Amino acid sequence: MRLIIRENYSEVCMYIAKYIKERIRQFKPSIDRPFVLGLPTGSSPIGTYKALVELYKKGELSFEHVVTFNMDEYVGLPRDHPESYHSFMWKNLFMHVDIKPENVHILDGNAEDLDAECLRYEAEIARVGGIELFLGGIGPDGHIAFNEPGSSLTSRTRVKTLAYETIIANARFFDGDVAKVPKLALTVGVATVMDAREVCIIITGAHKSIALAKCIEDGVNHMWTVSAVQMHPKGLIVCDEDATLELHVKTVKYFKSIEHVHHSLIGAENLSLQGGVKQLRSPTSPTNPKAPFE
Ligand SMILES: N[C@@H]1[C@@H](O)[C@H](O)[C@@H](COP(=O)(O)O)O[C@@H]1O
Repeated sequence: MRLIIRENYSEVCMYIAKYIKERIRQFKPSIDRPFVLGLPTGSSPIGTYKALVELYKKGELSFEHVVTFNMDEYVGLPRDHPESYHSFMWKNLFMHVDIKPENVHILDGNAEDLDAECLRYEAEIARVGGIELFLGGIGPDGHIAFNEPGSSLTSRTRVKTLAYETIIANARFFDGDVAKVPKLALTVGVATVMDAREVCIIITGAHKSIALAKCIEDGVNHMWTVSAVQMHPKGLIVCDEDATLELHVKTVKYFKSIEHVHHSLIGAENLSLQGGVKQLRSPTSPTNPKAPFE
């Protein structure tokens, strides 16, 4: 696993957007072999989506052969409700780029048979050959998608009851009124995310610093579902300085030193583009000279 630390939110967003761009470019997607991208909602990815739109407008990135799967959707919220994840995705990303509507997949929280909808979603992911890169955010309690604390780390797409903390956190999108927040959601499972060939998690802000520490410094634990990323062969966390508040100084220095070695090996100009794409053979770090990393 890699941890990339950037000064602030906007640098995090720029790093991730360039990373996604580079991964799509290297993949050379085509109509027969599209790039399959998993995507989150929430405030965390908004800056990344803005940066992706900018890259698209500059002609540096195309979504023509990109297929997307979103992580989750509220149950019972009309699709065109301003706070539905359908609305969010079209408003913040899809309507600004050249993605084909038929390549966009978002769970239908109004399906007559919600369980069947979840099975269909998993089958659709399998049909396109699995997800290449899953981008995710987390809640302050370390949940990924809507896999609330205590969710099975082997979970797949299903109906979930939201934790009270999540309902309170998301009330900001519903006039601050907890009663208006849907209490159920459809969500991909932890295992659905971890099945992706690469997972990239955005963690920003001091309110997520405990979750980041749990994710990185403690063991894999279903009470902090994002910690499952420790088991992923290609996991990448990109955070800002504020999110590192609860990490040991030694941990921060360790990960920065890894990036420093990486930097010196691949050259400054390629750092943000190739990080995580090219694996280092045997980087060592001043804080842990033995440690080959990833
Ligand atoms: N289901 C979403 C998650 O996918 C998201 O990561 C989380 C954090 O949102 P934010 O990025 O706004 O903190 O919100 C919701 O719970």
